[in-house]
Amino acid sequence: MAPPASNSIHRSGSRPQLDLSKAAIQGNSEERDPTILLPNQSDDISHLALDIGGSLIKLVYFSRHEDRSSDDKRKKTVKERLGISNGNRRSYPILGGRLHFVKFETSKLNECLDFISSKQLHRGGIDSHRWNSEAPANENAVIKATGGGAFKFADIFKERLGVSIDKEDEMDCLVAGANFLLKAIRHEAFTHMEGHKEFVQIDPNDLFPYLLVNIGSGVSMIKVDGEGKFQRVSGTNVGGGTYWGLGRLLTKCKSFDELLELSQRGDNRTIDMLVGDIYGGMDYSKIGLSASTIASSFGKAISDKKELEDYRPEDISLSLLRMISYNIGQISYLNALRFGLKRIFFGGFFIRGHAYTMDTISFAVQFWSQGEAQAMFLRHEGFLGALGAFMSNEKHGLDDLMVHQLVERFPMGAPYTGGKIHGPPLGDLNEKISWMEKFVLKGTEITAPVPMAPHGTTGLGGFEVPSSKGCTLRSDASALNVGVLHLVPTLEVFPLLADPKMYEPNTIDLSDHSELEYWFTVLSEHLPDLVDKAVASEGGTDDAKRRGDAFARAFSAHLARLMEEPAAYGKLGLANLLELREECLREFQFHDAYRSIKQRENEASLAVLPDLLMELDRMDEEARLLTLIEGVLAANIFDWGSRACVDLYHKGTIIEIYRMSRDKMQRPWRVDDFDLFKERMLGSKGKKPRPHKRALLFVDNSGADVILGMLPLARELLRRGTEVVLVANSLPALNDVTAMELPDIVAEAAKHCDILRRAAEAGGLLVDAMNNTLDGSKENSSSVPLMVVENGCGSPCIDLRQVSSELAAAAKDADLIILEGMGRALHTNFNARFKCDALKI
Ligand SMILES: CC(C)(COP(=O)(O)O)[C@@H](O)C(=O)NCCC(=O)O
Ligand SMILES: [Mn+2]
Repeated sequence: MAPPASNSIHRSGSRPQLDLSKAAIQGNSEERDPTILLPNQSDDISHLALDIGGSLIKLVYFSRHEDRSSDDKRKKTVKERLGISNGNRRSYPILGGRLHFVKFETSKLNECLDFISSKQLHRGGIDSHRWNSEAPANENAVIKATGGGAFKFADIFKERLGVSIDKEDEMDCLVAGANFLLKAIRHEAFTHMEGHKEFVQIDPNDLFPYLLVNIGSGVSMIKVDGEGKFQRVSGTNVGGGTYWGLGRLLTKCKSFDELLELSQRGDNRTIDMLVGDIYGGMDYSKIGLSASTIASSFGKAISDKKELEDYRPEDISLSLLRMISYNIGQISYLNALRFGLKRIFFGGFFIRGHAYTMDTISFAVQFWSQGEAQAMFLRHEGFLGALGAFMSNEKHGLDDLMVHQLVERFPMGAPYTGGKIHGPPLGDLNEKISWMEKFVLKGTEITAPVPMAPHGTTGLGGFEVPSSKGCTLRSDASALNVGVLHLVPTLEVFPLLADPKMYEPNTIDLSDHSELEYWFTVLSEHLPDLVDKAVASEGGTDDAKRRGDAFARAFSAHLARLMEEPAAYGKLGLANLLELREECLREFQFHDAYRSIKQRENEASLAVLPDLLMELDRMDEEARLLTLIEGVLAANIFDWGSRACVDLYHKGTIIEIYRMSRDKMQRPWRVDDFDLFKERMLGSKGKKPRPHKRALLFVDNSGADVILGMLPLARELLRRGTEVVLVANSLPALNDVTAMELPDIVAEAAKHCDILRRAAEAGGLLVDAMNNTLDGSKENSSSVPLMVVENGCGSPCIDLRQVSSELAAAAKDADLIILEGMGRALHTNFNARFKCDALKI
């Protein structure tokens, strides 16, 4: 199931390889992602790189995935069945890990050194902070670094950390970083016009050529033609350093961010000379200039008899910002024109996710090119150089990764500590919770939004004053747009998607503010109950309560942030929002909030299963098929994510509610293709159709849903000679059943049903769960197999662009897909098209 080569990122032929000789698994080889010891691998695998610029130090570092030990023996059997060899895992889990992005002010180099030291990032070697924390620093440890500071501060790094700096060319790094981001991160680039941010889908095969404008202290303009193929075609000395330097002299601001924040409340018309000032308040429409167009930046300062003190610092800051941003936009456009380039990507920490800066640059490009060229910005704007320096060490194989192997997550620790660090980094969960608790006092700060008010243009090349909401720009705005990048080499694109390029998992458009508001309310209202469940799942201890509070605070902060700026974490879909909640629970070590509810409902449902199966067996084929589908719909009502459903649970026992719901089903349903399905299954006019070879059943909730709904449907398919693969979550999400839990459930169900028993046996599911009652050898079985695979995610929804390699392998021979539940079949995938038959229930 190799992903299409077209998406692949160039791999250098001379790429050094890891020395795998004498590699040994540490601990239990049955573990999910066992740690691999590489005794012969030298300790120089860089997992830290720096870009030390004039004003900021940008740091990119890699940490290995934590061990997620499990005794999931199901995987071994399923792998054999589906023909997944271990070779398929390639270098995983060596490569699997996380990329973190952090920045410091260059003037606070000591803080950066403390951070590196406390996280032991300088010791070199994979996973050094776990194996090696007591070991002395490697004498020959080397850190990749770029930027002027790599030369300037090399001695300090040697002195303080005992490491040498391996200097990488700055332009090489910028280009490598930009290429990587544009190819590997789905929603990296966006346009920003008049306060409106829109993500641009870049086709990795149609990326070049483009103009990269990196606005640091100075500005570089680089024409990029390919991987490692570029030319610095221009630049300007009027850049971020100019804004900060002049701004500091003129306003006495203490930091760049303070200066930027001042501009929010500024009015440049008091300093800039506008066309209207020259033309008596009129537009100069003949040449397309409106009265509000700046004719001369700071032009009013010459004719007035005012001194510096007579100008408001806010106005000075805005005037400077506009002058510099326009100038950069204009020179960029001229260079794009010079080389016939249509796309200009702007990066560098001058931008800092600042809406007005981006609008001004976009406006300049749009105005001068008359809409021919497009200004785009990058979410990781400031980290291009550091990322490129990281990539220059090819040993980690990062340049090989593809879009679907990267998952960006936004843990609380990352945006806030990563954005602005004072003091040591957060070491453990306890420190993180304490840190969260501090925000009880500073609650407004954690939710304070970045002003994104739209700015109006006059339509004639003018540009109104930014309309600030009056609140302050958070100083860590840009850092909040950058999460932690999880590298998961085992993820694959689901091979049965009809058109992966056109696939959009999200059905609902959350850029519609009323939709976002609806979901914000649903999630906020559900929060107290979820916290109760989560705390109870951890024994209701004081520690669990403290974690529960921290989780609620963290998730509320995410919600507030996203309400203010829905695109803050990239393009926002409902799937991301629901997954964010689960990730946030896991961050505070709530691994399965619904554990006891799931167990209780499983037991109750298994108790009534035999009667239900008998009832179904008494029906003729046609009635049974309809009852089975109605049964899936009825059983899916046991959904702890929906208040209306939870309210229903007080109205009777599981089987009563199931029967009541099933009896209420009145066809035609709102979307009703049952007749088509029936014809495909049973045939028409006496013609018996060929059964499907293999069905993938994407199951949803525990309890009644899977046991009374999906298992009877699976049994029907098995009876017809169709292999069945139950596809379940890799990690818990609400009351969803996981792939780990399914074998035991199936084993219990199989005690009451020969069809399930034989199929589970044939699929290797009963080897562990029932080894007392059955011999478990597949050779003894004459049945088609029932198998279980994990889907690769831990969310109520599923994005089929990123699924487990197990599922991708199972899909190879599948010709029927059944997606069940609101999350998987409605909120996501409702519009998904597949290469084979598909049923969405
Ligand atoms: C979170 C869920 C998607 C889970 O549903 P499922 O996939 O289990 O059917 C669903 O519970 C949901 O959409 N809940 C909130 C919507 C509502 O209460 O209307
Ligand atoms: Mn569910």
